[in-house]
Amino acid sequence: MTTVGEAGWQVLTAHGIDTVFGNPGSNELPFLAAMPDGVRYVLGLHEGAVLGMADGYALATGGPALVNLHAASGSGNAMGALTNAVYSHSPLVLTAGQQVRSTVGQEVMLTNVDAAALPRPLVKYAAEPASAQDVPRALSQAVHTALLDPRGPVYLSVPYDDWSREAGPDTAHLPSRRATAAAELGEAALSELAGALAGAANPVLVLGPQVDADRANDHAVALAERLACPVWIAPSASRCPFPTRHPAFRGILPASVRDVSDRLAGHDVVLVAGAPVFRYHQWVPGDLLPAGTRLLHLTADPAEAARAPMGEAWVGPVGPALAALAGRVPASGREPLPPRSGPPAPRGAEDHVPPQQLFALVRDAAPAGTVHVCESTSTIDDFVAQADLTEPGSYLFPASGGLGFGLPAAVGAQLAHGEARRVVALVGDGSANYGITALWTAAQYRVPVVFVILKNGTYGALRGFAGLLGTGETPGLDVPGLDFVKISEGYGVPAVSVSDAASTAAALKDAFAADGPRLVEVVTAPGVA
Ligand SMILES: Cc1ncc(Cn2c(C)c(CCOP(=O)(O)OP(=O)(O)O)sc2=O)c(N)n1
Ligand SMILES: [Ca+2]
Repeated sequence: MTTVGEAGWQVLTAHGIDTVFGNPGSNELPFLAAMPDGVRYVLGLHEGAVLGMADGYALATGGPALVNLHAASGSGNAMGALTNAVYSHSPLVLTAGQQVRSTVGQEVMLTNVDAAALPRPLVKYAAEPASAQDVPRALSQAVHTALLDPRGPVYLSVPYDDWSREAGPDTAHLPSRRATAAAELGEAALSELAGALAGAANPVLVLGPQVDADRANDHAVALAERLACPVWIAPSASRCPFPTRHPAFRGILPASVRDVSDRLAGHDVVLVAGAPVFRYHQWVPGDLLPAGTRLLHLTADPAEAARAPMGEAWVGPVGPALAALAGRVPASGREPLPPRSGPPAPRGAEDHVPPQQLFALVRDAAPAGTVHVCESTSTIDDFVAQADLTEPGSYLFPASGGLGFGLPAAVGAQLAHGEARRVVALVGDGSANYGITALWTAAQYRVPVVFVILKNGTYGALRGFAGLLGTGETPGLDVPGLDFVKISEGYGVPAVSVSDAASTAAALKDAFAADGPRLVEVVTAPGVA
């Protein structure tokens, strides 16, 4: 007899799933008992960290990541991290244990009441199959839904007595099922886009995370060089789709209506590829576009195309479209953009390491191809000013700004990259607390992440917003007295605290040379104990 558990796992492993990120309760034990040899279980101590690790893993591999959570309480703890995964289009397959099928209506202890409603709208698909025999097919639907554009997280709640039931005879069809979407935009769309770009007097590219997720960075470079045009990263960047030292690179667009329009002024054609139009953040009203500017929007997500407040949108795979356009658009005849000067020389200080100096030290200490998982919300522009990112997948940031992403996602990304690429987490002393338990997983599984905590003793980004909003000194802006060395060592990760450039450089050198995780707490503001 084939059980539902055996059939379900056959579906999951047929899609290349070999790792489960989880935190179990009694409802999950029968699913885990059916887990076949060769599948690795990675335990996180809090479901927010579990989800963040799975997100980092999926963003790094591009493939699906399997998550197993405990009923409603576990799923609820993961929801904050889901706000990022849904906007980063992470193909996460969340499974949650449900109480015994016949007792759910009574709402016995550990019942996940109305389970399919719980994670919405943060998932593409959520269900609790109507019978045990439908569980393998529902798992197949979940995986295909997560992987089909626009990719995204899905959620399946399964009563724990289902797994031992006999699977139906039709489950044998499921492991070999494939679902393939259209490979690229149609001829008419590509011709219209190529014509508009070729006819532009002063085009500009605005690139989003989907370009990096599609590993299409080189195609974006080829198109920018054909057009001899500047390139911006779309506001609220969660990935880096373009080399940061390239002559065309201009930085991340500021995340307000007025500032975006100011940066696009003078350009007659704007191609936005692989990003929503736009992920504004600060409310600074202005014209959505400068007068006379035509915005062309290329996205894999119909919802992004439909909800944009301006421009003309085309829906299709972003990477292949950029490759096709780079091959179609003729050389513009404009002078190539001149090489940019190197990063600014960062200022130093006696009793702390200012952020740009720290980022320069990290750049100089990190091996080629290092992945930077960032979550220090007041220092993003400082990082970009100093960074030298060239390869796809080199930068990850929480796609909805939901904090608690940085430390866990760094662990997940390092698990994905293995020895091929090192991962450094650059996380603020505020953000670190939301996903702090990931340090335990890094220690237990010897995941060699370099964790750098930027200690300024405050919620720096909120202080910035207080200035913008004129709210003055509100409560809840400072986070004094945190000792990340003691916290880190309490979770099993060796740590050191530094407050000058020389000690920081030495600590980073040691950390990147270590064969296990290391944490470096860096004092980045004056007067911080
Ligand atoms: C889960 C969660 N809680 C609270 C916030 C609000 N928040 C908070 C609390 C920020 C401050 C983060 O401080 P930090 O120390 O990590 O970094 P900076 O000091 O560089 O801003 S930025 C921000 O949007 C959030 N985005 N996500
Ligand atoms: Ca801070």
